[in-house]
Amino acid sequence: MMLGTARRFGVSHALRATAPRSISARLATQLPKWQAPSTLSSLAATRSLHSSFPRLSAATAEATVEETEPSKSAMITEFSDLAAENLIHNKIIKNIIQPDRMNLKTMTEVQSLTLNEIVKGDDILAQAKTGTGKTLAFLVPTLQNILNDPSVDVSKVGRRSARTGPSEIRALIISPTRELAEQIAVEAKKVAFGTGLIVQTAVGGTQKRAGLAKIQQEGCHLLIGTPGRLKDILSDPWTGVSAPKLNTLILDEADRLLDQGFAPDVEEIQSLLPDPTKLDRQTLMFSATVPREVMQMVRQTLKPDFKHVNTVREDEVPTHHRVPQKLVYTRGLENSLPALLELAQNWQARRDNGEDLRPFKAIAYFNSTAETKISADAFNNMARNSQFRQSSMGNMRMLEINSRLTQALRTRSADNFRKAREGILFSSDVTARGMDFPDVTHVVQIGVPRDRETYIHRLGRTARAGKEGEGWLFMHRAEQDVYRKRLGRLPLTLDTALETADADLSQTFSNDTSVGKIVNQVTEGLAQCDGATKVKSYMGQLGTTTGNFDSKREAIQALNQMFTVGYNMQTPPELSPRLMQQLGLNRIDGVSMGDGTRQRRDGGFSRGGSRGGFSRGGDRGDRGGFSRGSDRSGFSRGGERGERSGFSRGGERGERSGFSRGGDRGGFSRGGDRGSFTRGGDRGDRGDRPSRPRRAFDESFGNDSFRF
Ligand SMILES: Nc1ncnc2c1ncn2[C@@H]1O[C@H](COP(=O)(O)OP(=O)(O)OP(=O)(O)O)[C@@H](O)[C@H]1O
Repeated sequence: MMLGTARRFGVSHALRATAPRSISARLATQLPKWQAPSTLSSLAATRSLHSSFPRLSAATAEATVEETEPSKSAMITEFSDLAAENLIHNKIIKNIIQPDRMNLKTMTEVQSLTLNEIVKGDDILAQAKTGTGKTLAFLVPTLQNILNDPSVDVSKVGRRSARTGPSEIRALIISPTRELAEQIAVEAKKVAFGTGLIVQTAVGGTQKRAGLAKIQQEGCHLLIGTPGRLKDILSDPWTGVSAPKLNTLILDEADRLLDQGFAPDVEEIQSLLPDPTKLDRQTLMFSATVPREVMQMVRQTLKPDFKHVNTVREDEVPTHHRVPQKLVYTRGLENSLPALLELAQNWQARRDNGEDLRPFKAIAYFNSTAETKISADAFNNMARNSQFRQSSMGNMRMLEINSRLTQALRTRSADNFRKAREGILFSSDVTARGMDFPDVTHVVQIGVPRDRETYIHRLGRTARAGKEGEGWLFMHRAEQDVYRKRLGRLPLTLDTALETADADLSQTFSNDTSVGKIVNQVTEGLAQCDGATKVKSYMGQLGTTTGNFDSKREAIQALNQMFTVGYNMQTPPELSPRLMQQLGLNRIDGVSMGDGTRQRRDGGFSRGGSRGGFSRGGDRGDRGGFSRGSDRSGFSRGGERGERSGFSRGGERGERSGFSRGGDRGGFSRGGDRGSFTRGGDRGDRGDRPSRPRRAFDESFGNDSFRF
């Protein structure tokens, strides 16, 4: 019997390995090379929190902090040594280390510090920086624990006569987003290859029946899913999928799953699992961020003696020191896209000049889905231009991902971006957590994100597994207050090198200057976007912008300017009286009240040739430039759509869905300054069964809140 088996399914504590108290010095020499030096010092602060609070305790005081006495596996840093220690099955180790398989050698800090504890069966809260291998940290010991379970018969696998049933689930992993659940499953299948263990997924947006049939036919030991779909299938007796033998529950991105958006679903899933007083259950929580607000929920969910493995020192910023983080002020909201293009072009130009840089591969994060879409559309339009194609930007893929795309399109975008050598992924917070896209060189956040955690997780899409990366935040000066409140202590430095960020875009630009070229390209790209997309983008940004800006008047002015100057439209959309009231815009200059009839009547309020869009750029005037874009967009179309899915509806429904946006703590806000409705931006798994008010709200404003 393997040591692990004895630990979890028998004499666990007698075999507990011990280690010298001063671990930092020893570990320092054995740390994986790719870990940042900062983690060396953080080891000294690795702690074990033994909460004295009983389960379901409402107490909020801090748990006692003790020096960690890492157990034997904490001393092991090479995966291959786990076999010698008889901790992990040979097949699993081979899958991890073989060059033709995962090809990994050295364990990361979080992997090495949690492995033995998990094999022993302890409850764990593990906090480690983004991209430091948390997925394998919970997968490897969890799969090992299933193998250790004497009641699991892997020899049944594949034999028709004695199939593993759908009720053989031993471990359940909950992920806040579909893409992340799928990604974890891919990793789990790699680790479990050849062991006989069966890994299945249950994620929203996919065909429920097909997924169920697969689980029923093939059986399942480890199920990975999103909250809504898991709740659906576990609560429906007709699915035949249950988990009466479940031993392990894992919450990946735990803080997200425990916040108000997801917590009810997660609680309900737990209520569908075996009673933990009758069947012992281990619960594992992993995340790069564990804000104080969720600690109470953590304590309520984990056993009182849970271990807190924290590789991020308390006085340390939980972002990687090797990621330069730059702050760029934009003159107007309309300057962000030119600044993004300039950033990409500058980088590619440096590569052309022989600098040893990886190809530009960026994720641009937006606070609203509609903005994601218009930006992706504009860049795709640009990328079709022959000049662009022949430039150093020519091979870039321009991809979009947000919850309003079908799951098939989302998956395709994610796959394409994974494979892309260079490109930009225009993303909502669907990809902000956990997604492991290789070789992302830049993360660009447009507008101050809704909270610090979101900033950290988005930034964490770059500089993963020891690689380099850069973080950029483009923000309007009027967001300064909210920036200070949410991100004030993060190490961003001001960067003024991007000329287009500060250019006055109401001017006409000649293509003779580099700024002019960039601005004209973006203008051309936007000109080809249809009017409905522009209105939706305006509406989608209303909530966050009025919430983020120091004053609502400034926010409306900035949005109107973006609409007229950036999108070359004539008059900003009308807002319904109710929406105005909800946003606190009643006495604000520049807001036009109405029901959208003007948009419908005018059949599109493009400013047409007045500013000239790309015809102004000169090289494409022959195509009719802007006017063509405008005609095509048929603002009548925009008007209709606006009416159907835009603001008027938003105005009606917003109030029902926590759109007390104007206030600081509207709706699902978690904290003082976080009240924006984009709060649930990476909310997963609602797509298949949305609650009506939330969905209506979301559709109205083009946000990813509460969707997936
Ligand atoms: N021991 C290791 N050595 C080298 N690379 C590793 C190791 N473990 C994991 N990785 C790789 O590091 C990358 C990041 O891992 P993972 O996605 O698990 O990070 P994470 O800590 O979960 O990040 P996030 O907080 O963003 O979810 C992956 O590409 C993974 O394959």
